[in-house]
Amino acid sequence: MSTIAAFYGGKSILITGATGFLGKVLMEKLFRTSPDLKVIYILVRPKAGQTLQQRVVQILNSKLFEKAKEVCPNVHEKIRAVYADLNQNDLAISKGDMQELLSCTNIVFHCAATVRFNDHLRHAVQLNVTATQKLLLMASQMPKLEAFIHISTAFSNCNLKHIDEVIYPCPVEPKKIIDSMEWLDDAIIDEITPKLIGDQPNTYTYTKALGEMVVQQEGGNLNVAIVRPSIVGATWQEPFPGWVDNLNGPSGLIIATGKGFLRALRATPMAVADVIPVDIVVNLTLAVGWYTAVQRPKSTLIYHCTSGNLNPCYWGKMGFQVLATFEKIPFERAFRRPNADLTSNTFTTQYWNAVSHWAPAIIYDFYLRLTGRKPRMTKLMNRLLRTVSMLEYFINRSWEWSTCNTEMLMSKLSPEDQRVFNFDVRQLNWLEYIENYVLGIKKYLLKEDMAGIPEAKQHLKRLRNIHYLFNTALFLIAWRLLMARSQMARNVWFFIVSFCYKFLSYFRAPRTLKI
Ligand SMILES: CCCCCCCCCCCCCCCCCCCCCCCCCCCCCC(=O)SCCNC(=O)CCNC(=O)[C@H](O)C(C)(C)COP(=O)(O)OP(=O)(O)OC[C@H]1O[C@@H](n2cnc3c(N)ncnc32)[C@H](O)[C@@H]1OP(=O)(O)O
Ligand SMILES: NC(=O)C1=CN([C@@H]2O[C@H](COP(=O)(O)OP(=O)(O)OC[C@H]3O[C@@H](n4cnc5c(N)ncnc54)[C@H](OP(=O)(O)O)[C@@H]3O)[C@@H](O)[C@H]2O)C=CC1
Repeated sequence: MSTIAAFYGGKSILITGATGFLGKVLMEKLFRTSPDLKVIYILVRPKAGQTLQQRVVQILNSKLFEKAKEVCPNVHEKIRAVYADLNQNDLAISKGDMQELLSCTNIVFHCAATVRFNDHLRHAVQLNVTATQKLLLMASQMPKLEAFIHISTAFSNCNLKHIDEVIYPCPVEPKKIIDSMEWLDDAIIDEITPKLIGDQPNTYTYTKALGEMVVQQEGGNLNVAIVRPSIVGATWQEPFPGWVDNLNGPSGLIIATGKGFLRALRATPMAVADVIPVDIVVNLTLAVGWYTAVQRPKSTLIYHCTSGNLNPCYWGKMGFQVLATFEKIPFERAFRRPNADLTSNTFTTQYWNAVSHWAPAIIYDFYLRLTGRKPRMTKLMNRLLRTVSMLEYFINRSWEWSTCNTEMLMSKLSPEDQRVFNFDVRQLNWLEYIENYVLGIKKYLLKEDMAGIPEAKQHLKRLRNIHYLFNTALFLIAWRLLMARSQMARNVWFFIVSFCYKFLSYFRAPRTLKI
């Protein structure tokens, strides 16, 4: 029997961000490995016209939870959705709910965050810093609390090249930032944002760093630990390979490439692609929860959940494998054939943007206009290139993360726990993982049927023929124009034609002689 799984038995667990990518996989694993847990409280807000209950039902009815429901048939009863909005000052939790949470909770997993790079600083501070502070305050009033696990990001200090499992101080105290957000208006915040974030690339990484400082300063008497995952990708093994349900990290760009919209990317092929499967992050998080509660380390331990130093994959290799997978498993109704170049400087990026992105988009929109339809491709391209520019920072650099605490924790696990809560990234085969990732995007994100693969391949063949036809026509038109204007071009043309004629005659002559 797994010690970690047994530890969660009979426990009341509070999860924030349970409706997110990581939160769902965390809940699933808990139900599957510790079906005798007492209750999972999840802080949820209504969204997109759905009530809390409707959101929970939708999550539990998804394919992700099929195995968990076999092991724990009464998951509906063990999950308790609590109305909360972490953007509100009091988190919008009712008094009754608050009392229950305070008196019953044993473990907190704080996953909720805004992960948008371009979020307004006020909103990012509210969610990634202030809400963390409020949750720590709540946690300090929980008499049964055994551990508080905060999910941060390995990129919270991405202004450094080598990152240790420590909390680095921020130039401005989080408390000052929180206070100033209350009285500064949006325009002033916009103006000072670049100065505040300094050498951080965006408000996300900046506020996640502030969030860690808050944990350090205000989690003093609690049993706290921080998990820092790098770029979280689709599941590796559990509950099944390739599960993914949002566009974050590489997923959105893999779709854009597979559908033929993204044909060039400013990326460094030899930069480390520090992707980490979501099930590895979840296994480490649950092991950290157990270790923090049982061993009660004297200080706040930080655990890096990264792949680069133990089993590195590079963006060039990843891109290559993604493209190779599209040969076998193409996406349906592609705009162009998937094929992309990694470019390394601004000039070539501008060139490929003009030739491979804007020109086809403008031509296609022209065609849509001609056929009486609404043009949409240039708008889509604009959005895609804006997204790509936001992600470029992360695909043109490498970082080194030390993983001493994570390795120490692995050594403390029994062989059974190492199997059930496997977070050893050295065992991951990247080629297989990337293939399953692309397949997972097709099935679970794009919801495309595998039966459509022959038709998708046929469509790509048609696109290839159109591409050849288009290039030949373009060449002939350009040549014709050139011939009309230049004696030199005419001379070259006649030379080539007469050369070809002689070449053919040479081969025809012996055959004629034989006859
Ligand atoms: C040796 C040589 C070999 C050569 C080999 C040659 C082969 C070459 C082949 C190359 C091909 C390559 C194939 C692809 C390979 C993969 C490459 C992947 C690179 C991936 C880089 C990922 C880097 C991530 C780094 C993360 C580091 C930090 C870790 C974290 O903690 S972050 C958590 C994750 N966060 C994110 O991923 C970002 C979240 N999103 C945002 O920040 C924003 O949404 C935004 C992307 C900035 C866009 O914001 P906007 O305000 O402009 O708009 P909005 O949010 O409303 O969305 C607009 C529409 O865009 C869609 N969308 C949202 N997110 C993404 C996304 N990540 N990708 C794509 N599209 C996205 C969104 O859905 C909206 O669409 P709509 O609903 O239709 O309007
Ligand atoms: N994805 C990645 O690549 C990485 C993620 N991380 C960290 O992992 C954690 C989880 O990320 P991930 O699951 O990918 O993110 P998601 O965007 O998928 O999920 C975010 C979660 O936070 C919740 N949330 C956001 N705003 C509020 C609010 N105002 N009130 C209540 N809940 C709210 C969301 O709820 P709702 O569904 O209602 O929007 C959702 O459940 C984050 O802390 C992130 O920083 C770290 C490294 C990489």
